[in-house]
Amino acid sequence: MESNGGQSGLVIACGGTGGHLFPGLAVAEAWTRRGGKVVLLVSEKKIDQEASRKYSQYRFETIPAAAKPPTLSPKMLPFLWDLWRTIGKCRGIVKDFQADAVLGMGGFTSLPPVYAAKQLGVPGFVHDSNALPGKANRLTARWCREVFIGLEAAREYFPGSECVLTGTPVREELKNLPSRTEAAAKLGLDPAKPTLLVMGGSQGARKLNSIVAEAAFADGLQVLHIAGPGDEQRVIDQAGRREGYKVLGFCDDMPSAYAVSDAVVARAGASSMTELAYLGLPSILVPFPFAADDHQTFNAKVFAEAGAAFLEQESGLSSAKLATLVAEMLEPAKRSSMVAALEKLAVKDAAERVCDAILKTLK
Ligand SMILES: CC(=O)N[C@H]1[C@@H](OP(=O)(O)OP(=O)(O)OC[C@H]2O[C@@H](n3ccc(=O)[nH]c3=O)[C@H](O)[C@@H]2O)O[C@H](CO)[C@@H](O)[C@@H]1O
Repeated sequence: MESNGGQSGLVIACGGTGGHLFPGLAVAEAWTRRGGKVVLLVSEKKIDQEASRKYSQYRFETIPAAAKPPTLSPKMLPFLWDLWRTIGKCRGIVKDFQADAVLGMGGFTSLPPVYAAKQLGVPGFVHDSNALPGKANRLTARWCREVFIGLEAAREYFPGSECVLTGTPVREELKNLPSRTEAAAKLGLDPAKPTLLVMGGSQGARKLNSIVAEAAFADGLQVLHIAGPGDEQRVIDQAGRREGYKVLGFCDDMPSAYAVSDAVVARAGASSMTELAYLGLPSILVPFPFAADDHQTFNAKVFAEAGAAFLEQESGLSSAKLATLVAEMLEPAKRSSMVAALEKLAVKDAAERVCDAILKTLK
């Protein structure tokens, strides 16, 4: 095996949500740039299947992805049976691909492949992008050579593991944004106007959508509102087809969305936040209230305490308060202090750090 990764095979388990998928794709880009080969394990979900068509240069395999039911639930037995069969399927993939390493990007889709790797004696790794790591990753970590973390705050949750701070990988297309004019033309917006991007994570955000759609923003502010699949028409109706208010369902052109924006209202999903840091976009972070163990609040606190974002809980947020905070975030002095704080939080070479750390242990 070559020290730069040439021809080494990496299995990357990254299905389930955008927050696992996109950093996994970013690692695939970095690994193949070094001459290595990858297999991406994803779920049956639409977002994963669409990615497998868009990134058709990579080999994708679909594996079942069921979240763990409560321990005493009658669903537990079928869950364990499916998990066992999925581990068997993953063992087949890892063997057939002659993988040199297996990397899980988090969630329950990571557990079976990393466990299969352990059974086969292939080095396993897991990446966690959150400040408060998920249960699946904490369990999976015990079978890994090293645990990669996106934020320093996560380290304490992996007491028995070798932890490496890598940051969370950002996909290549976000590193080369189109010009503001080009992006605005694609999205039907005016490049000369200040623009607020609203995004509810890859899974949308009904209540947050309503708070934004009813806000009376300062004159001249444009809004690009990604409402999430399923909520697009409702938000269009609610925002009243205002001029300069553009609503999308899912956005498959995030580079243009970011290129035209000056500030953001977002959920506190780790990948979105990583991208905001990478691109220097100040934000109001509104954690998804039903996220496991309220982990999005932990994520948002890291940025809020650094002065890189405002943290607002959805329950206490009104449309009037949101409009005031957006105006504050766009004031030049506030904006530049937030941008400076974001710069300190950004890890620009996260995908490279992940590849380096894996290769180091393979030597
Ligand atoms: C509800 C929930 O529990 N979400 C979790 C999920 O991520 P979830 O996918 O909800 O959110 P993230 O912010 O991590 O990722 C969203 C990703 O989707 C992309 N995007 C978003 C909207 C869109 O229209 N188009 C598009 O491409 C964003 O650019 C970003 O890359 O896993 C993350 C990583 O463990 C967690 O931090 C999140 O808290």
